Amino acid sequence: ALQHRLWPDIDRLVKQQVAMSRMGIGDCGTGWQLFAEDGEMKMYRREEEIDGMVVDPLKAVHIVKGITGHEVCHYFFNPKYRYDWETTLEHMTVLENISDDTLVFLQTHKRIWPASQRDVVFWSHIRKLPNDQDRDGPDIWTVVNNSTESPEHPANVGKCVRIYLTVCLLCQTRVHPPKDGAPITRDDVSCKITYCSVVNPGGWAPASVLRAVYKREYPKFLKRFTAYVINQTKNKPLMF
Ligand SMILES: CCCc1ccc(-c2ccc(S(=O)(=O)CCO)cc2)cc1[C@H]1C[C@H]1c1ccccn1
Repeated sequence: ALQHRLWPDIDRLVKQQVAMSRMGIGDCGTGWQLFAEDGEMKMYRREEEIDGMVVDPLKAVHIVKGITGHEVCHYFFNPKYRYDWETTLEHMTVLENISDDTLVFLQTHKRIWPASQRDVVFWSHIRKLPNDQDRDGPDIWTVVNNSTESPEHPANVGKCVRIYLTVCLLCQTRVHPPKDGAPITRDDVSCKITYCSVVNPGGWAPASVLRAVYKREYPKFLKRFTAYVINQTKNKPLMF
């Protein structure tokens, strides 16, 4: 297929992010600090600052029963559902429909007092990957979001401070086949979700405020998003 202008960047970053996501917490060496836990959900962060700005990398691992990786990525990628689950979103625009698996978004997020309001421009790409660990296992699905430039929406022109982010959602479906060879139902599937994000807040914001916001918002976001997918899919046929 004809390659679009972002394809080389996207292909390189997707491969890099998937490799990193698949590394367990242990592999990344020390430095990961467990900061939130709720049932099967575990959230880790590393405290890192660039030019005095908090850019704490975040890695969350969650195992959710009754949904598949394709379903999780479908509801995360598709803009028509975003206002339903993204609580900090104030406005979202699709700037470009590059292909059916690649979009460019402009989002403004609700202001977090006393920091100024933020916006972000990013490409978003959804991809199915072969499950190279378990050949006849279900495919792995991923969505990678990465900041990009938009000549029509230059950074820091209006009231919003432009943030820069890289996000990777990686989903591995697990099927526990029923003994009696019955057809697979939602009770027989679960999804292991790895969510990695690095958000550069763009302009100065108090480290204590940002860390408090991340500590509050990230667990809320992942719990709310996964509950949304469970609710949206419960009466629908499984999407593998
Ligand atoms: C100063 C930074 C403000 C701020 C800007 C942006 C974001 C943010 C943007 C995008 C994505 S996503 O995973 O690509 C899903 C698509 O929306 C996640 C987070 C988060 C925060 C902060 C508000 C906090 C937050 C943290 C976690 C989840 C949601 N919001």
